[in-house]
Amino acid sequence: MNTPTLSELEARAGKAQPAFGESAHILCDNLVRIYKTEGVEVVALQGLDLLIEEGELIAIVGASGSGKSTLLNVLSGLDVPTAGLARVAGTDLLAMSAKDRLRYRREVVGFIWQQTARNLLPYLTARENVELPVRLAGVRDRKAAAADDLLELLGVGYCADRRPAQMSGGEQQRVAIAVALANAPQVILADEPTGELDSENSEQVFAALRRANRELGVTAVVVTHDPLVSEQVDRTVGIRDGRTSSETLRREGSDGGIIAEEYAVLDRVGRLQLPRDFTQALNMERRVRLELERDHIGVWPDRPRAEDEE
Ligand SMILES: Nc1ncnc2c1ncn2[C@@H]1O[C@H](COP(=O)(O)OP(=O)(O)OP(=O)(O)O)[C@@H](O)[C@H]1O
Repeated sequence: MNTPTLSELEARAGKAQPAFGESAHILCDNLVRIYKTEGVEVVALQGLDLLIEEGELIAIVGASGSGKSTLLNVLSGLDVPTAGLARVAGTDLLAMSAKDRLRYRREVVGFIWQQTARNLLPYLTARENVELPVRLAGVRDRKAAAADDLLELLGVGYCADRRPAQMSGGEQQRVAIAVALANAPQVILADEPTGELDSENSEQVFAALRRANRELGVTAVVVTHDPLVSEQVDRTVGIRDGRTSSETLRREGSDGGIIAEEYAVLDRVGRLQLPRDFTQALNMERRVRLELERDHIGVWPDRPRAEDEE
């Protein structure tokens, strides 16, 4: 093996290394959010890493209290993380002035809440609700989608003249997606958008989100408990204890069926969380033995080598 010369090493060190997630549309790097209430600290995000590419549609799943809503609140600019890096469409979320934050929330991201009533103003029609964010932004030269076109795209064109009380929950959520898209955002964030709906309405709302993602190219992040939703996205990110713990990728197999594969997440410094049912099944505690093979790494319980070879 040739030992590199000093000048070769210098040249290598001088070459710019791509930064972590440089090309990602959404980047969370070691994100921490600590809440302090009455002297008690709750660590809602404990060093969360997440990369999302432009145009992706992903689901975020996790047990109650795992940090999903905290993450979405940070990405939507409603909340400021305690430490780490969060960047969405080139905007650094930890370094925004109040004015930047307002612009970010109006123009870069769109948001859909679980509670149907929170998304729409009750005294306005669907069309007026969709037109409102465009008026509030007051930007005339930027391309804002026409309200009727958006309602049509999401399958609720027939609701344009109805007020929220004259629509079903599913119709209201589809109008809410149109409101979120009105200022042509780069990213839409939805927190349990089908949480209050029956399965038929959920399906229609999710189909509308998918249509917005495919046809408008908007990046979409959906927090959900709904197995129907998480089974229909290309990637599901699992969050446990304020960290990303697993990813499920779905692709079409050669027979046309959908193949779902679950992966553990390897963080930037090479840490990996083994699923608890795996470690319990093999009585793995405290330390494990690793062996590098040609195309994989073996992980064994901590026992003397001779015992394995008997
Ligand atoms: N404003 C707050 N003040 C104090 N603690 C909070 C606050 N918001 C969230 N937490 C705590 O942070 C942790 C993560 O909460 P978060 O709402 O992000 O979880 P979640 O995964 O969205 O849960 P759910 O599925 O029940 O909505 C929880 O322990 C929660 O009690």
